[in-house]
Amino acid sequence: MNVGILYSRIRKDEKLLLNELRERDHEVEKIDVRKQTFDISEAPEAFADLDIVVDRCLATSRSLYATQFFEAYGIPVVNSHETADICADKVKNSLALEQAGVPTPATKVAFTKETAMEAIEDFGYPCVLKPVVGSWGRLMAKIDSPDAAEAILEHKATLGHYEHKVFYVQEFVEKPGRDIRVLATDGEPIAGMVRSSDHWITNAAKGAETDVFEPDEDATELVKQASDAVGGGLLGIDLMETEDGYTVHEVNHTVEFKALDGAVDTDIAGTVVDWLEQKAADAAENELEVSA
Ligand SMILES: Nc1ncnc2c1ncn2[C@@H]1O[C@H](COP(=O)(O)OP(=O)(O)OP(=O)(O)O)[C@@H](O)[C@H]1O
Repeated sequence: MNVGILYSRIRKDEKLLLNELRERDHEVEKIDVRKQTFDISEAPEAFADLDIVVDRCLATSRSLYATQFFEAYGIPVVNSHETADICADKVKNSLALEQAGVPTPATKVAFTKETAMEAIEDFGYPCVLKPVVGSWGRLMAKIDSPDAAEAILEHKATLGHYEHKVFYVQEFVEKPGRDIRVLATDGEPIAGMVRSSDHWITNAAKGAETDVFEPDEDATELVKQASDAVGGGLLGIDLMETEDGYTVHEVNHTVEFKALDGAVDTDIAGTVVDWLEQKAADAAENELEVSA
């Protein structure tokens, strides 16, 4: 197959994918979004022979637009624009999980300092304030007191980018010093890891220790439901353990898997490429049916 890799920087994750694709003799077109223009009426000639495109853009805005263009050109793209759109925004992510009946932390959204303060007081202390767009645990705040809440809200309202004027407030989940990341393709777990840290933010980007996590029946079922809730794709589903079972706090698109690759024995790139081959074959079959 002929695979387009949409990127702005080749990280270890993309290298793993590229190596696997080339080892299987697939043709790979590396598409640097920074060097590309996208015409609203027709696809650039360079895209003509692509069977499938994998979106690995680092910047969310590029991901969101580029996936839309490929869909408009009729070229299959993973993840889909719908999935990227939901996963890129914590509000949409939480709404999708809640609507699908997936257990997810209680969350409120407010648009002013005053109403955000009301939401915080409703949850009580501690609670969590997160930017609606962002990853790697950046700019997240655990709020321990009304004074801290007031200071953070003031800073965000005064100094923040407009995205920080949407206040995303969440209950603090008393997890056992760790959270869980499961990598899955269309809800099928490939591998999982627990990420442990003394810090309340336990994701790997903050330097947490990682260990293998074998999804049990409950986790496997929730991963499937959470994936379906956002439209499926190659996803990183994040769960926390609570006294009442798992809660899914987020589903990530353009997911990084290098930390996972080091933590488990599974051939991650191989499994992802198996899935891509299947996706490309399904898309080709659909196209044949439509043109028949
Ligand atoms: N409501 C919460 N209660 C307790 N801990 C939380 C809560 N939300 C997040 N955390 C902790 O903070 C970490 C980062 O949270 P979250 O995934 O929402 O942020 P992120 O910036 O999107 O990170 P990533 O890029 O890894 O997905 C989680 O892995 C978890 O350890």
